Amino acid sequence: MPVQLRQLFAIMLHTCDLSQPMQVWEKHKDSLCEDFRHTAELMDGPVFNSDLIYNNALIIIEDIVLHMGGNHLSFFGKPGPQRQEQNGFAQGLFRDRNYNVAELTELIETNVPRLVADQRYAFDSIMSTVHEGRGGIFFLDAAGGTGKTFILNLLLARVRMDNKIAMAVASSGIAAILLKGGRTAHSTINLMATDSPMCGIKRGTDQGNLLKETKLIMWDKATMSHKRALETVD
Ligand SMILES: Nc1ncnc2c1ncn2[C@@H]1O[C@H](COP(=O)(O)OP(=O)(O)OP(=O)(O)O)[C@@H](O)[C@H]1O
Repeated sequence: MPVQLRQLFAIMLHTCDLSQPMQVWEKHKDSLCEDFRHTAELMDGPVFNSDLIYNNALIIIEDIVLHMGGNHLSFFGKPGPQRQEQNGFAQGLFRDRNYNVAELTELIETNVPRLVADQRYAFDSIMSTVHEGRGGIFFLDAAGGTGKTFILNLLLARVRMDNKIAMAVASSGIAAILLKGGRTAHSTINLMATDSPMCGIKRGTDQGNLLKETKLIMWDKATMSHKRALETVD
């Protein structure tokens, strides 16, 4: 529920032109951070740092707004969240693991049995490669409307259910919103000019470390991208 509340608040910030957005935050911040507080209580007991929790929630909310093409939170009349460069890797992990495992489990239990034979074959082949850490590249192609995005979202959910990182990217913003937690390939992988098979992510940086932690990169509508972009990821 807090995950959805944060998404709702971010959508309201971006689209509803709230007259006093930070009053909404102040009034509801505990509900918006309920899951973080629960985790902090488990880790640190009753004495935990509320400011850190609020800050982490604001970072996630700001990321959602930015992802939708909106402004930093400072635009809404409040000092933005503190982002510590050295903590970027942890923040990235925090965001990419910010999923409700119970919901993901339910999604998997409900929908995997519904897969038809070809879908099941694709799902099982990809998941066994991920589980065994064998590495590989799969190209999933089928006629329009036959359930490709359906499988992609189940694969993402199955990896995230184990608290592992599955990166969902798409060649266009519209395609990205059909994937759970999807972002554009261009911004996520920091692709450079099309004639160069290079990305702007450097070894040892937060983004680089995050990429190393990633178990699955899902790229929807990959064939819409330049071949150099695909070579970059390879
Ligand atoms: N095994 C399934 N059981 C139930 N519903 C399914 C199944 N496979 C696909 N669907 C449903 O069929 C519809 C079309 O699926 P989806 O959008 O995944 O197709 P697609 O191949 O990605 O389409 P496109 O090529 O247009 O992007 C969706 O509503 C999806 O939920």
